[in-house]
Amino acid sequence: MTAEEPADRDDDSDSATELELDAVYDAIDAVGRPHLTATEFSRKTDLTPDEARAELERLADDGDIERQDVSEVESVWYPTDIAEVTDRERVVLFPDRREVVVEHPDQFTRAQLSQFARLQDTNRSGGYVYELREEDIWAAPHESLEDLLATMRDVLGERSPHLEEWVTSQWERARKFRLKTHEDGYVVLEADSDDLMGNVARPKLDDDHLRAPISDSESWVNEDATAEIKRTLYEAGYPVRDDRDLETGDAIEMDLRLRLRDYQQDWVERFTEQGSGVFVGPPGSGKTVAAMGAMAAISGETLILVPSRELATQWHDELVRHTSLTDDDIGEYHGGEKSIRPVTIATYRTAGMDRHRKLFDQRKWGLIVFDEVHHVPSPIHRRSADLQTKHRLGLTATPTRESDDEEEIFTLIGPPIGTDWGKLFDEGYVAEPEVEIRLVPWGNETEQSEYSSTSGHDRRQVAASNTGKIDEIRYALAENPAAKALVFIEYLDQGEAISEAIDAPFISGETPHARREKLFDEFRRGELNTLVVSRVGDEGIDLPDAELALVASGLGGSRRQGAQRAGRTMRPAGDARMVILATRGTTEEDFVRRQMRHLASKGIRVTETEAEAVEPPAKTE
Ligand SMILES: Nc1ncnc2c1ncn2[C@@H]1O[C@H](COP(=O)(O)OP(=O)(O)OP(=O)(O)O)[C@@H](O)[C@H]1O
Repeated sequence: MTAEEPADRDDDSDSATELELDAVYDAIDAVGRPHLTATEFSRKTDLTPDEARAELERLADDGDIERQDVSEVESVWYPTDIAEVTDRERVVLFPDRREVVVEHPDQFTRAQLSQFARLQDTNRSGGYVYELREEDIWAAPHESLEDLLATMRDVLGERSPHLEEWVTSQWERARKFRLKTHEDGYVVLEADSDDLMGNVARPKLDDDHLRAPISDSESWVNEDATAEIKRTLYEAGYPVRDDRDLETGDAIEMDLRLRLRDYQQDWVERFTEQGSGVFVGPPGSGKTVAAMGAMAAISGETLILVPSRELATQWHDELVRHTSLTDDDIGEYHGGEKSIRPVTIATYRTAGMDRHRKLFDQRKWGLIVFDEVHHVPSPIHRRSADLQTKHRLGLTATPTRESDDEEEIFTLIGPPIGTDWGKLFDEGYVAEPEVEIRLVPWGNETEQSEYSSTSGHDRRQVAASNTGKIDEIRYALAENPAAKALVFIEYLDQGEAISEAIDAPFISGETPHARREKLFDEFRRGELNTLVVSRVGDEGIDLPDAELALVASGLGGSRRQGAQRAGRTMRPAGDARMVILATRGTTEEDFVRRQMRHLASKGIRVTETEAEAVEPPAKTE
């Protein structure tokens, strides 16, 4: 009897191992990839992330599964049997163009590549095109150049001396200047050589930036000018490392009540590892929630900067809903209310004003969150980038790469942290919107001849304001009678005309704040089905249930706006559609197509149709 007991236990533990291995296979099936992370495993089982990790480690010790470290903090796991059979992925390097094209990349490869390259596009055959840019090497999270080169060789599978030479020079370039705190408490800029200080830094920076030389390679720095110094040297091709001893400030107790999704967990881990960064993801992809995860991970007093008062209130509500923070922990600081608490949400505008910013400077922030971070570079917002903090986190839905301010954002705040959009759509976290370009004929001949006889901006305005679009809007709304719809416009006259024609309220910059909030509230609650919105509706205001976005005009300006407007319909709420109206045969038509090509490259379906409301006028010979 007694001898049987241990034997039984052995049997049990063998079958337990088998059960767990089965669970790994099941989870792998569910994930749809040949490997998984511990977080994924925990999500597919009843285990907590820690239990899941321990379980995977045990199986790995037994040799049933294998582990590969993706970074210092992240690992992927795969059953030993699977290891040999799945390798459909192909990585091709173009060293001269500094490009890598990957067919069927798996998550591991993507995670590796994202450490030193940027996803630029997908090619026709579904391959991913990565590009290595200077700033990607500057921002690589590796401890040493050898580590970086090892990751590169590992993922590329081949060595290119030419590319490695370039990577080495960029790596070194990013280590020429650093900001540090002197033991007496003031800030010092230190150059790698006397020559760099004498011939690069000092000529480019003036007395406002550098107070006095300390040695040939060191200068005493004006603390309020650190952001400006970083920007100036970055523009000269020398990113500055920031090794200042910044105080984390008082600790806060904060727990997140939601479980982060895998990719959010990954963002937070990358952020805490780097100390700064910008979460880049489509609207609705959970950047705000991930930022709360980052706050919980840092657990220091936090300042959140937002572009508008509406957003401040939303942040406040979301923090109370999703974290253990209470109203007493959270202050708001803007035109309407002014209180500073351990977690404070302020508008960029107010925080940047001289008479207020001292208050923010006095407090030691462990973390500053810059929401809608593409706002930071404009002069008024820029000032907030100087605020002292140990950690900086930006949030943006703007994937555009060629905007002038992008580099600046990544210099002032930190390197981009993201997941490619296609993957977020594939996994169903963000509903993929359908974007349709509808070509609309002229409403009347007078407009058409006005278009022919004007030029420049006037010409663009005539095409944008084409009254033919009003019929088309009526038609589109009638097609989708139950859909909550937003009509976006650029010109006030046009907004008023459309608002009258479809009998829907019009919100513009001139609409008083209280009325704006009331209308958006009614829309949110479903009491109002349609709103006409000028640029003001573009950013910062959450319209979670818009199912149809009709862009009558105002896609212009930048790709950023295009992406943001598309984003308004990209809510996880479900079926979302964006219809962009363009006057047929005008420059608007080409313009809209160009704007949308960018979204198409992000994996969004873009189609083009002729307007259905009005038959195109018969061609006269
Ligand atoms: N881990 C999660 N678990 C459950 N729900 C989540 C999670 N992450 C995000 N959500 C939900 O998804 C929605 C969008 O999230 P969030 O507001 O964080 O996105 P966002 O990227 O910040 O959007 P925007 O760019 O518009 O500010 C919200 O309703 C949020 O509660």
